[in-house]
Amino acid sequence: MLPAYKPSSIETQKQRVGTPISLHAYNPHITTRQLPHEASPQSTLDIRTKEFSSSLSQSRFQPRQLSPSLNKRKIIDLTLSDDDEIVPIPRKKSRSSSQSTDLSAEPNHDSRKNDKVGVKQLVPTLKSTNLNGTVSAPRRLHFASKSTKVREKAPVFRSPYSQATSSQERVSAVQVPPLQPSPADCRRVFLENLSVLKGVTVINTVDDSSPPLGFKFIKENVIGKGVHRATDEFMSGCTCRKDNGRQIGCEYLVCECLEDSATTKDGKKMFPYSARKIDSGCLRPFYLQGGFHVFECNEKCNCMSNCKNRVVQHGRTVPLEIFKTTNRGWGLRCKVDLKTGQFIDTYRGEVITHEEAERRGNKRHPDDRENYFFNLDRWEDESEGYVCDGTFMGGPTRFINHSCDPNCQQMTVSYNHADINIYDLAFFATEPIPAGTELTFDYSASVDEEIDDADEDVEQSRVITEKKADELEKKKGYRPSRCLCGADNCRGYFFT
Ligand SMILES: C[S@@+](CC[C@H](N)C(=O)[O-])C[C@H]1O[C@@H](n2cnc3c(N)ncnc32)[C@H](O)[C@@H]1O
Repeated sequence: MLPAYKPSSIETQKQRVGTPISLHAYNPHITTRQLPHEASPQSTLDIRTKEFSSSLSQSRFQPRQLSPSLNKRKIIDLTLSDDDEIVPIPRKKSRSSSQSTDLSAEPNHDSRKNDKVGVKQLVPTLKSTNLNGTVSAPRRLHFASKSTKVREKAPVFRSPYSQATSSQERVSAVQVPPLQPSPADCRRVFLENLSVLKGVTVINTVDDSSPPLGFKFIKENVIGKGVHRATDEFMSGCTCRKDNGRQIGCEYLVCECLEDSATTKDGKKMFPYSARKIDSGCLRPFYLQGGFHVFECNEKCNCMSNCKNRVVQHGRTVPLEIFKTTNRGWGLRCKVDLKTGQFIDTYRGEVITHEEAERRGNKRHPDDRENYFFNLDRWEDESEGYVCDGTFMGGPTRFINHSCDPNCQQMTVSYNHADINIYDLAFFATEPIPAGTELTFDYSASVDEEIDDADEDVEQSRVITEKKADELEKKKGYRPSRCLCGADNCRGYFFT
């Protein structure tokens, strides 16, 4: 059944945006507060696809740390004599952690030489799994490189006698480490995946890890099973004059697209975007401060595509950079200065039903605290709206971290007014942001229920102490995440 268009007045607008769903809603088993990227700063990979792991085991990729003789000899004799002393093979030093890695740059000559075996075999396999949208496994699997935990757990042991050259003296290996792509392989695959987006780069000046490979970059939302879209016939547009020869556009007319938008105290409809030269296209403070839903003009409108009421639908125009933070995994920043109210980018993902979100939530690993679900419940109760899941498919905004003193805000924006439940989640700057500053928003802005549940003191101050987090964990079975935003007004914890 097609969804009926529901006219709504400002009174019916929920004063919240589609901020992240608390993961505990879908996974009541979460009890730990591990931050996966921080848990093992050395761990280089974060790969979530089963296909990837199984295709890796099929490939004959041999980790480089194995000796050439082990590479050649598929059968390893494990005989040890009583005199044999078992010692671990000394591990090669990993690259200096202070070394900067520009992930867009080609690897240097040496590393290319080293990666030869892995790259040739891995890239085609990854293309046919990760990059074709068949990413399916929500569990994060850790494939460690030579300097990581798994390697430590599964070392290759060698008898000191095996150093001798005689073939009678045996090479002894008790365990072969799991197969693993190198950081350079991951970088290459990640960049290939990222190349579908224009104007987004990635850089790591902290260590030599690459961003997770277990998701696909997409430009538009992917509509999931059971999600209904309004067809074209339900779409309507404004009748504003096409001829804006005298620079008269929707911003100066009573544009019908604003019919359901917020009104000022004296009942006026406010145009969402500034038409002034100085901050043209920036969201006006009325919307930004009020968190009101934005109704843009659309293709059914009589106005032109350069109408001042079309901003988010044109997509990202500023260059963004995914970068490694020192303590919160990956983050996002803009390479140019941003003005207050400037549109940055939309949150992209799969639009799924609540049943599907619940199913996915239940399948998650209990330790997995990363949450990429956003409720699309601006107009409906949580049970009726949809969910935007950026776990397996998404855009660069999935890397925006939480801050208790954020510089961005997420707004809800529609241009197909008939599709009231499917709208964009758009990020705007709430203050002038100098180029290179990390972009952040407040994850807890819409999870007041959880904060309320925590305690009355928390409700007032919104600060969660360690003790309160413990209480909340006991009472509710989930624990908020420890916040590392570093803001003076940091609340201590945030909800994911
Ligand atoms: C939507 S992801 C943001 C991108 C993430 N940093 C990454 O590398 O993919 C949310 C996760 O980032 C981390 N994170 C974000 N903000 C944080 C903060 N203020 N303090 C600690 N961890 C944070 C947490 O692990 C959280 O679950």
